[in-house]
Parts: sequence; structure tokens; C-alpha cells
Amino acid sequence: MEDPMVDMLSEEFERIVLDSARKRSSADKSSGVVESAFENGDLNEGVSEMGGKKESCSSEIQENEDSICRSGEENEKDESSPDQGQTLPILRKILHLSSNMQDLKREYALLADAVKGFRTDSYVGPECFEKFEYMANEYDQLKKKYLRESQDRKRLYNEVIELRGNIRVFCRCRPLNAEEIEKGSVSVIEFETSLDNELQVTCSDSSKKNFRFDHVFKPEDSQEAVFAQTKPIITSVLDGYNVCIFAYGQTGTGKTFTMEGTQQDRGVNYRTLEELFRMSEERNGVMKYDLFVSMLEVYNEKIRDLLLDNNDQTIKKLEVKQAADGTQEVPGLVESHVFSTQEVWEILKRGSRARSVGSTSANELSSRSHCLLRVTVKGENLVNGQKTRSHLWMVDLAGSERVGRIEAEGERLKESQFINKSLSALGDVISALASKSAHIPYRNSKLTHMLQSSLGGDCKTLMFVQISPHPSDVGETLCSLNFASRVRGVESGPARKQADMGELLKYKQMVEKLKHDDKETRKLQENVQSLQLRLTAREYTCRSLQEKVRDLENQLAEERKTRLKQESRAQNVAAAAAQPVKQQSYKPPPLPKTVADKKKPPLGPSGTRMPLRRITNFLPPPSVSQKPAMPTYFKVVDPPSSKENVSGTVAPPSKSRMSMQPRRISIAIGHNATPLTGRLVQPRRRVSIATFRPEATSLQVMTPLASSSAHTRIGGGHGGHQSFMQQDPRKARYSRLFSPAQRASSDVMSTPIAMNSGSKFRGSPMAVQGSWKPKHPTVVALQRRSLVWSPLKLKAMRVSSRIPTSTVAPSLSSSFE
Ligand SMILES: Nc1ncnc2c1ncn2[C@@H]1O[C@H](COP(=O)(O)OP(=O)(O)OP(=O)(O)O)[C@@H](O)[C@H]1O
Repeated sequence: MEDPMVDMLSEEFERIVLDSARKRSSADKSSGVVESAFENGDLNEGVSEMGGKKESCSSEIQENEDSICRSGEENEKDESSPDQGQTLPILRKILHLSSNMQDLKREYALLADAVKGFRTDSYVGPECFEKFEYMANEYDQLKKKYLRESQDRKRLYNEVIELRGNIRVFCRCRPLNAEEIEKGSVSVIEFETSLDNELQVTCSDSSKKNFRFDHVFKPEDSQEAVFAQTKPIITSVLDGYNVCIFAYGQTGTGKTFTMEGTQQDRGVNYRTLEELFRMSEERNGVMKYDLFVSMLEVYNEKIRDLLLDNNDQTIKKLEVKQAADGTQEVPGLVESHVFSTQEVWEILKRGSRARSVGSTSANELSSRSHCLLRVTVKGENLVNGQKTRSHLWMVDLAGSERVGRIEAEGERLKESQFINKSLSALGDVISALASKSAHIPYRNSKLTHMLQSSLGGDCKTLMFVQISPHPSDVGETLCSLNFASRVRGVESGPARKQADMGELLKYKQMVEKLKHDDKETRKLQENVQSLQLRLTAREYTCRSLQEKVRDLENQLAEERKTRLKQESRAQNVAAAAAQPVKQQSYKPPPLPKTVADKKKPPLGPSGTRMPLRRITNFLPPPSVSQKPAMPTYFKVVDPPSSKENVSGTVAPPSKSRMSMQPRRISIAIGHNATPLTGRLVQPRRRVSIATFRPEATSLQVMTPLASSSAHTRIGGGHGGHQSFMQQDPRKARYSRLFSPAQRASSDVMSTPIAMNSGSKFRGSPMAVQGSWKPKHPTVVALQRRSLVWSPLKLKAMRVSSRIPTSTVAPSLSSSFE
């Protein structure tokens, strides 16, 4: 019977042996993998895998080692066994393998460390990505800023050019040549040393003429100096504007010299291209420019391509055509793409050689045609991809000399005629452009037709007017200078400048006007303030005067009241006194005879006073029927000139009496008999009434002042009247108001005249007062109305004189006596 324990142990032993064998083989495999991995150098990809594997592998190796060691020990223990011979080589092999394994482990550890360091160095962290993003944003922003700035620069630059003038005129004077110097010729051109834009020409009659241009080049000025002034306009070509530079002037004055120059002393054409290359190089990276050069001439109104061989000229007929974009093009014209200044120079030389020249009396190698060099600039903005295409024309015009002067004949004469025709067409175009004419005659010549898209609009034009200093050329010089002055004087550039000046002047005037208006406004404000102050002062005065008037009115009212009381008392007394008289018979008061004689009868009770308006010079016509109605109370006395007394009647007013003459009226008041007693109290009383103006309709109201003045005029010479005027009316009134004598006389009807002659009636007897009753309608009316004589209400009285009777009558007579 098998022991289960033994079985179990045997199984366990088998398992251990198998495991150890398996582990050995796997350890071999692992080390092989690592080895191969190291050998291949495929560490970057397998690094992470290897990391994990390394851990498990090392633990397995450790286990294997342990088990091998254990089995080795067991084997050593069993060496004495019969199997010792078989197991020994295996063990040796195992030991050998384990030592190999140890070596590999060390090697592996070293490599693992190296891989670790490599991983750390090569790792791209998130901060790097952030930086990349930041840089990309920065780049975008800078790009936008650059585009904005470059557009601003372009715009501002163009504005500067426009402010200087889209058409600019430079004058250049050539030096006297050797022959002229030899002959002892003296320059007729004088230059202002301090100014670089003025010159003076001494005419043949010794008179001097001044000319002014944008710049004046003296004979000694170099080509470089000339180009320095030309350069700014060239920049515009690269900015996409069309530019035209041309030299104009008499033959032999240096047009070709200025434009083409010589190899040693190169002119504007070459320098311009040189500058264009330099600038395009400068803008490299941002802008890409391609330059194309064409050269042609207009000879006898025919276009010739100067870059073509002579053989081809006959086949090709060049014409000016309008392109789809509206610009003027010459289809078929050779356009050489140039990349260097050397190329340009070669082309220029080639073109110059092909140019039509001939000998004239003025210039041995006179240009008999207009030579045009065209530079086409194609630009591309590398930042935003914007593309431009612009033309720069550099024109060396044929000589502008007069036909007769150069003794031309035949072919030369024909050439000169064409030259002059096209030059005059150019002049017309410039004039039309300058005067902003609706029609610009571009098509009048081949030259102007070709330059159409580079003359006018926002194109820039520069004209060199070339002159000779020689005295014999002074006529031509003056012609050229006058033409150039016309161009400059009326061309858009200076005209625009002038317009700007005009604007400036306008604004200056507006400022002046504003200042003036401001001053005026301030003055007016001051005036208003002072007037307001004065008004306030007047208001204050007025208020105080009103208060005074109110006080006085109050006083007056009180006085009236008192007066009325006294009057009623006096009437009562009079009534009481009259009672016995009624019963007996009326006896006059015992007055001294002399006084009684002197005294005149009273005019009537105060209530019967005749209103002034009724006392006029307009008297009713005498009639029988009126006699009884108007008893012989009134006697009208004409002015002193015709003192005829009409007793008992009222004389009819004559027309002449309606004049404005003051009148004196005597009114005699007689009582035939008192109504009470039937006795005549006073036979006759006379009152003098003076009126200024007879008015039937207006109410005659006389103020104390008026009455006194009237009195002065009428009865001038009475000292008493004078004293009355001088007297204080208030004092006088108060003093008389309450005196008994005055009271008595106050009952007498008082008119201005009566008042003035009051001295006559001062002693009128009061006894008649109660018994006398008026019969005349006027007097009756007076009983119902009364007048107000208030020095305080002068104005008011002019408007209305009707005030209740009771308040007035008594005080009136007394006030103005
Ligand atoms: N500023 C200058 N300095 C030195 N020499 C000059 C100057 N201007 C002109 N000359 C000389 O004067 C001569 C005539 O000049 P150029 O041929 O340029 O005149 P032009 O106006 O072009 O004449 P044309 O209309 O007949 O062609 C040349 O020999 C030139 O070298």
C-alpha cells in the first residue's frame, strides 16, 4: 500500500523539478529578450514595457537562483548517491548559467539607468506646447500690426508727396561748355545763394526776371544731388503709384545727361533702378518685387521698341491700346525682367544705341525723338498676399527748340514739327490737369496717350526743366521757364498747396472773427450789467417816490376830510345866520365902504364852479333867445390887442379865435337879484380868465404849475405872481387851507384865471353865498362837476379830471390863489 504522504512528497518533488526547469528556460528567454532589446537599441518604444518586465523578470530570476541554489545544495548532498555522475555536469552548467545571469543583471541595471536618463532628456513637456501656442499668437498679432503699420506708412508717405505737390518742377541749368567759356560768354542765370528754389534770368534788354520752382539745380550740382531730390517720388512706385519723370528743355541743355547720364556719371534712369533694387532688397521677406524694363521712343508720332532688333521693327507696329483694367498699354512691347543693376545698364545702353539721333546746329547728337523708359513694378505682399502693379516712366523729351532757330530743313524740319506738336500736346494735357478740366486731351499725341495712366489722378509727376546759361539761348530759356512756371503755377500740387493756404487763411479769419465777437459779447455783457444796476437803482428810487406819493395822498385825504367837516360846519353856521335875514330883509355885512366897493361879487357857491372845459373862447353865437338863458353875467374880453367888451352877451367865436393863441377872458358876473331876497347884491364882478388853447372838446385841467406859468405869460409883470410861483405850493396850501379868510374865498368858483387874479376876489362877501343860485346851464353843470387840482396827481388828471365834487371844490380855489 502506497503511503499517501510519500505520494504527495514525490509529486511535490516532481513539481519542483519541473518548475525549476521551466523557470530556467524562462530566465533564459528573458535575458535573451533584454539582450536583443539592448542590441537593437529599440529602447524608446519598449521602455515602458521593459520597465514592467524588468521587475517581474528580476523577481523570477531571483526565485530561479534560489531554487537552483537549493537544488545545488541538494545535489551536493546527494553526490554520494549513484546518480551523482549524471547530475554534476548539469549543475555545473547551471552554475555557469547563473554566473552569466549575474553578469547580465548588472549589465541590465546599467542600461536601465541609461534609458531612464534618456527618457527624462527627450520628453517634451506641456509647457513647451504652451510656449509654442504663445509664439504662434504673437506671430499673428505682429503680422497684423505690421500690415497696419505698412498701410499707414504708405498713406502718410503719399500724403507727404501730395502735400509737396503731385506735379513737381525742378530746374537744372547746365554749365557753360568749354567752347562758350573760350568765347568769354557769361552766364545769364543768377542763383540765390540762400535759396535753392529761385533763379534770376538777365534778359537781352538787361531786365531781370525771377522764377521759382520746387528746386533749382545750379551748374555745379552733381547727378547725385539731382537724384537725392528725385528719390522720394520713386518710393511711391513701390507703394503701387504710377510715376512719371520727364526732362523738358531746349536742345543741348542736358536732358539726356540728366536722365541717362554717362557711365561715370549716371543719370536718373540708372540710379532709379538701382534704388528700386535696393529698396526691394530692403523689404525682402515682407514684399516681393519683380522689375520689368521696357524702352521705346516716339519718333515722328510712331512708336518704336528700342529693345527690339532693327530687323523686327519693320514687322512690328506698336500702338497704344486700352487694357481691360482701363490702363494704357502697348501690346507687343518688350518687357525685360531684370534682376540686377548690371542687367539694367546693359539694357539702357542697348536702348540708347537704338535711339534716333541726328545732328542739329544746336546739338551734335541731338535726340530727335522722345525716349521713354518704362519700369513695371509688380509687388506682392508676402504677409497678406496683396498684389500691386505700377509703372514708372522716365522720359527724355526731344529738344523744344524753335524750328527757325535750328535751321532745320527736310527730314529735320519734319522731325521738329512732330516734336513741337507732341510737346505742345503735353503742355495742353498738363494745363488741363492743373485746371481740373473735365476733358484732358491725352489722345492728341502718341506721347500723352501713352502716358495717360501715369499723368493726373493720384499719379506723381516730376518735370525737369533744363536751361542753358548762354546769353544767345536766353529767348529759349525764357520760353522753357515760362512753360515750366505755367505747369508749376497751375498744376495740382501747388494749387492744392494754395488751396490749403486758402483754407488756413479762412480758418485764421474765422478765429479773428470769433475773437472779435467774443470781445463784443463781453462788452455787451458789461453794458447789460451796468444797465441792470442802473435799473435797480431807478426801481429803488421809484419805489421810494411811490411811498412818498402814498404818504402825501394819505395826508391829502385827511386834509380833505377835515376841510369837508369845516365846510359843513361853516354852511350850517351860514344857514343859521341866513335864517333871520330871510324873515327880515337881506342886509349886506357891514363892510367898510371902500372895501365893499373894491370887492367884487363872488362867482358863486363852490358847487357851481364852471369847469374849465366850458370856459373857452368858443362862445355861442349871439341870439335873442340866448339872452334870457344867459343873463348878463359874462363879459368876454378879447386879448389886449382888441379889447372890446361885450357886456351882457357872449361874443360868437370867430374862426381866427380858434387859433392857438392864449386868450384872456373877462367874465363879469352880476346878480340881478338874489333868488332869496330879489336884491342885487353886487352889480358887477369881473374875472379874468386866461386860456392857452381853446378846445371845445377837451377838458381844461390846469395844474398849479401850468396855471402859474399861464398866469405869468398873461399877466407878466406882477410881482405877486412871481412870488406865488416861487412859493412852495404845499406850504402855501396848508397856510391858506385853514385860514378863515381863505375859507371864504375858497368858496368862490376858481378857475386858473380866477386863481391868478385871485387877489381881486379875496375879499368877496360870503353873505351872498347862500342866497345866490346859478341859472346859466354851464354854472349849473359846474355844480354837479368839479375839478381836482392836485399837484400829486398831475399825470392822473391828464387822463381823467372827473372826481366827486365833494372832495375837491373847496380846496381848489384856495390852493391856487
Ligand atoms: N549738368 C551738366 N554737367 C555737365 N555737362 C552737361 C550738363 N548738362 C549737359 N551737359 C553736357 O551738355 C551736352 C548736351 O547735353 P545733352 O545731350 O544731354 O542735351 P539734350 O538736352 O539731351 O540735347 P538734345 O535735346 O539735343 O538731345 C552734353 O555733352 C552733356 O554732357
